[in-house]
Amino acid sequence: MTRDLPTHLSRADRPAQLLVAEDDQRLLASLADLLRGAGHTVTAALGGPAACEALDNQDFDLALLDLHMPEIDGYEVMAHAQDIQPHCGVIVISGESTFTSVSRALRRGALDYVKKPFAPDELLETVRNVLGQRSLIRDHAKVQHRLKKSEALHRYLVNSSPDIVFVLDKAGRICFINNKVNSLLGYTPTDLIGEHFGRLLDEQDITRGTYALQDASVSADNPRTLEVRMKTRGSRRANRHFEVTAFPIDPDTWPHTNDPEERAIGQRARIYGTARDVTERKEAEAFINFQAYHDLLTRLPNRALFKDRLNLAITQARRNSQKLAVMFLDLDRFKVINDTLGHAMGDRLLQAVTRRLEECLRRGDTLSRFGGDEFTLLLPAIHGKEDARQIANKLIRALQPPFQLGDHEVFVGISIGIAVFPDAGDSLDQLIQNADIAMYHVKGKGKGDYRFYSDTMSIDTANRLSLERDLRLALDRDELRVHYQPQVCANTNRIVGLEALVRWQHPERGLLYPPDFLPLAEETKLIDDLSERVLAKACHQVGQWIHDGHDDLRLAVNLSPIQVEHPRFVHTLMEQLRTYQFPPHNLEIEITENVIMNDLEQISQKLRELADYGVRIAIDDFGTGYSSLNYLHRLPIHTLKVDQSFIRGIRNSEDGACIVNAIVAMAHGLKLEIVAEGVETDAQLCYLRQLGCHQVQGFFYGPAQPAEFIRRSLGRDRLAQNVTAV
Ligand SMILES: Nc1nc2c(ncn2[C@@H]2O[C@@H]3COP(=O)(O)O[C@H]4[C@@H](O)[C@H](n5cnc6c(=O)[nH]c(N)nc65)O[C@@H]4COP(=O)(O)O[C@H]3[C@H]2O)c(=O)[nH]1
Repeated sequence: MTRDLPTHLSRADRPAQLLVAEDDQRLLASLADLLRGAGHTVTAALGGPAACEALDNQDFDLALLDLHMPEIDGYEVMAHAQDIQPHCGVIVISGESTFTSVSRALRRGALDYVKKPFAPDELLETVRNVLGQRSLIRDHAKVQHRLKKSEALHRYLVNSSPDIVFVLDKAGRICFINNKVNSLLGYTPTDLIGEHFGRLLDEQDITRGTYALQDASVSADNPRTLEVRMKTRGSRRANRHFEVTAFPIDPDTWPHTNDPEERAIGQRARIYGTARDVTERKEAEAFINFQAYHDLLTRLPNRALFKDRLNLAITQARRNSQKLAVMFLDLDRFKVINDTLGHAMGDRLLQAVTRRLEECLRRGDTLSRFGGDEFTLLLPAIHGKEDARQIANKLIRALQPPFQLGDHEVFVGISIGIAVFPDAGDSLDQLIQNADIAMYHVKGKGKGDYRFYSDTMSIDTANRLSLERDLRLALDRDELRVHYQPQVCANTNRIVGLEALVRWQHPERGLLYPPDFLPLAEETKLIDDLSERVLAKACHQVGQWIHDGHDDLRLAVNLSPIQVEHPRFVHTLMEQLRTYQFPPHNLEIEITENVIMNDLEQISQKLRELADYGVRIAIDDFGTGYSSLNYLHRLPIHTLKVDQSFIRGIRNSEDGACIVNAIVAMAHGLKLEIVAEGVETDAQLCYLRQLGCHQVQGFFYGPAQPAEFIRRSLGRDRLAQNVTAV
């Protein structure tokens, strides 16, 4: 069995271990003495068997063997020594000096040969030479061993490095690349050796990447660090991101090597580099970035990104003297759908709405989710209002078809406020705020429409805030008043109905009218409270007059779209009537066409319920909203209120009068009652009378007045013309 080399390698600086084998007892003793005298440690073996035994048990640096020994001769011992201790050198000593025996011994591995009789000095000299030679061989083996270990270690380190390690030549071709390129990009190193580094780069990074890694641009003072995308083999996986660091190589310092291939690399090598895979970090950064600037549900830009883009667009529009439009979009009825069908459905609806809206836009437009069911839209570089108007119409139309949410078919409309730069504001905040104000004016008027911002809509922000605070207080302090405008039968001049119109007795600003505070009440959701108070006061007041004998007196109340859309609208209204013991058939609710058209299904069901209780339904501002006359005979409608603008038309133009003719004729055909609003002149009254429109309301008979005033008027049997007293 061969003994291990390492023990042998560790024999530095100790006396050499010698084995002397000789079958002549005397000669053996004198040889041993001679060698010991020279400082060696000697084991004397008398004959071949003893020598083999010694070799089995002990390590030797050198064996001096007599060739001719009985039983086991020197050749056999030498063979055994080579078997078991190949590092142990052998010198043969023999009386034979023929060429054959010398060459045989040397061929079998003997390092030298000493002929008997020998001179002691000659023997010691030979031993010294052989030991010196052995020591050199040992040292060399040691160095080789260390080199091998170190090479293996470095190869292991390079190949198991988490980074791609590469060496490029002057022209940017790959001279070396480690195995990591396989697990990260799918190439084997042999695929790439000799290829230009640019082959690995993503098309978008080739110019930048190759420029940065050009031989001349990388120096010891200027190592390169850059981020590039690299292609994966085939197109199965997405390209990955790497942080590349490159250093120059001085070919003179390339390690000396006997391997011609490695030497050739050393001569060509100019750049050494590592490429660290930073894909995950990049993806995380991209996600965080996306999250910071987008709404995750709809994947639209969020408020921050919208503002950023708007800022840029304003700068550009200012520089090029162009216009731009900001739209504030608010979904109608979203809250009701969300509350009724749940948030998951609400989310799906928002996503579906987003898709439809996006289909209406150009590439440069920015649609963003501003929060909840609010969106903002930036239309940069428009020619004028007409462009914005077209888009607004397109958006409204896009949302008209129903949305299918699971088993539910839902309708959702949109109210749009538009602010055009620079007329409606020349700063980001102004434009957004004014578009918002314009949007609330749409909401106040029945939704599902668009409006451009105009200065008359604006109540400056501070003013708005204080007004909002005051409005909350007004509810607590009972500052709301209800005035009543008579609805008069033009034939008899008798009051047949009273329209309740809210007023606000503001402690400092005096008497405020609905346009001054109703949009704000809608915006701040105070409208529910406000309407409840108005209805309560009106039911209480008019209820008393009814009980006092005006049995047929009709109370007309305006309802805000928000109220009507509330799922418990019918229940709440009927509760109130019961509380004030107000007869339902004396109540007429006024709603606009837009409210109906926004959600025909839902609203018609509610109106039918109310009609079943006896409540009357009037369409306010008839003719000014969506005119899908279809709904008229499908819904339990009792009264059409002809809008004031048409009544004014009687005086101004024939067209206006024509519309009134048509409305009145249609109402007669459908057996609906008709009330003309805004009658101010005798001429208008005469015209309406002649048409057969007998119920009128307007300044001709007087504006809305406080209850006390109306009570006195009711007291008279017939109302004198023009009750605009006091
Ligand atoms: N130029 C002119 N105007 C006339 C004439 N006759 C009446 N008016 C005015 O026209 C409006 C008629 O009410 P509306 O169309 O329902 O329009 C109402 C209604 O939509 C809303 N509103 C009023 N009170 C309430 C309320 O209690 N609740 C709700 N939700 N809305 C209300 O505010 C709107 C405005 O109300 P008001 O400012 O009181 O204005 C009233 C009334 O004062 C006339 O001969 N000439």
